[in-house]
Amino acid sequence: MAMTTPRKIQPDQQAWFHYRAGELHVEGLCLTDIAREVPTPFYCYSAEAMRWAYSILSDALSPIGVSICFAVKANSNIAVLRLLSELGCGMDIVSGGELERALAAGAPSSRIIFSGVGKTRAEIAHALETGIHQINVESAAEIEVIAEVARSLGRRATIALRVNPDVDAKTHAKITTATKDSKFGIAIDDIPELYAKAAARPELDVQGLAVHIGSQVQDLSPFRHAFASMAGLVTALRAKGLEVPRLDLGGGIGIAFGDNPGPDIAEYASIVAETVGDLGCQLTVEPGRWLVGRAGLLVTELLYLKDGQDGYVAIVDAGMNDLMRPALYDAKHPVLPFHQAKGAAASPRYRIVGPICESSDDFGAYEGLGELKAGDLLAFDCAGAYGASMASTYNSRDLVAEVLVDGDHFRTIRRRQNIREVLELEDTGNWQNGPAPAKKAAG
Ligand SMILES: Cc1ncc(COP(=O)(O)O)c(C=O)c1O
Ligand SMILES: N[C@@H](CCCC[NH3+])C(=O)O
Repeated sequence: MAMTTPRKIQPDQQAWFHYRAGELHVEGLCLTDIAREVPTPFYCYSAEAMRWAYSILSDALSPIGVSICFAVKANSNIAVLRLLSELGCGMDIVSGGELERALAAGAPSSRIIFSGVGKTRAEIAHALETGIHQINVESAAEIEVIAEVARSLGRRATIALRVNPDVDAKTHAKITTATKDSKFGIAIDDIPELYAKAAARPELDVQGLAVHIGSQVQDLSPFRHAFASMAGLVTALRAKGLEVPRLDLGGGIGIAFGDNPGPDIAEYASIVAETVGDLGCQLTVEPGRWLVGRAGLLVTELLYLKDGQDGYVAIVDAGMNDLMRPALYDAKHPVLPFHQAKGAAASPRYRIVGPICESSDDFGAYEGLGELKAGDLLAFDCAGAYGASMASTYNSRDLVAEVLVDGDHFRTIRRRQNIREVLELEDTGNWQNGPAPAKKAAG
């Protein structure tokens, strides 16, 4: 298993996660003090880290006229959405549930883009009634359904066609979304005919194209290839007399992770400017991880230590149900001990695992954490994106809580969902004598 020493906190992160007198702090608060009030495991976010990420991206992209829509799936907590919306982000959603969240956070519907391969008729209808900015369409069949729903509502649907440009994002296979075999988007060669057909339909207002090549993209060259293909396509469509006023470039910008320094945002902005900057299109990007990934820690307590094959096994109270990324994508989240490790180089090796009854509930092997003992607190870093939003109650565990720190204040922005609330959803009747009399479905 690959090894990581605890990552040195990046210079740009020192403002929010830092050690003061040897104790891990989030902005102005000592994390130990928060953990005294909030039982582990919980996610802890820094508002300032999100503001910092937004300002870096917006400073690079706004001079070239690119607007930013946050990919809600990365972190769908309403307080986080509200913070980003107030900074100026629109929202990129993939379900009716995310639409509800974006609206609850006060995001204007005119700044909401609806992506995703499997939108239902009900979701499409709700999005149209709400008056969202555009629906990114992922198949010829979906075009038909959107047109039907729009006609039945007496509305016109504003759409963009999501293109599959057949570009390998050079990231983990499970978060690669634009190679030929991917389920996402419409093959680039099929776009001209479909675009022309859709543009001729009275129920549809075809505004442009969208692309999203994958997530946690570190090497920027796939973006250059994909955006250059989009530029070629825009030119080809216009040559046929079709209008293409909007271009959505998707998300995917990676973050510094472990030893990887992460892509350079100035270079990303240059690629956008060089490839699609002269088309006269309204440009949008849909970052998720970039805006919130570094802003979150998953805080956990060490429950038990036991001897392992190569060092100790450290069993913590956070599991794969709280942070799925290691089990799903082999992701290795750096670990920050609450007390700064002294003489870290000589400290033992720990394989950190969760309590779930799955062998894949394993966060990886770590060195440099100092001497750990039961009761110690640890934080998995870079857990602000696709952490809480992908958490589940597997093994009938409580759904993880979330806390937001801003300066020297913190707030629980999602309390833990307990087992009683989960059990209330279930029919606890005795089925031995046949099903209970039918009740009206509650949805
Ligand atoms: C259509 C779309 N847009 C945006 C994103 C956000 O991606 P990321 O969090 O990597 O920026 C995703 C997720 O990969 C996506 O599927
Ligand atoms: N869930 C993935 C990112 C993919 C997002 C969906 N397109 C992750 O945690 O890395």
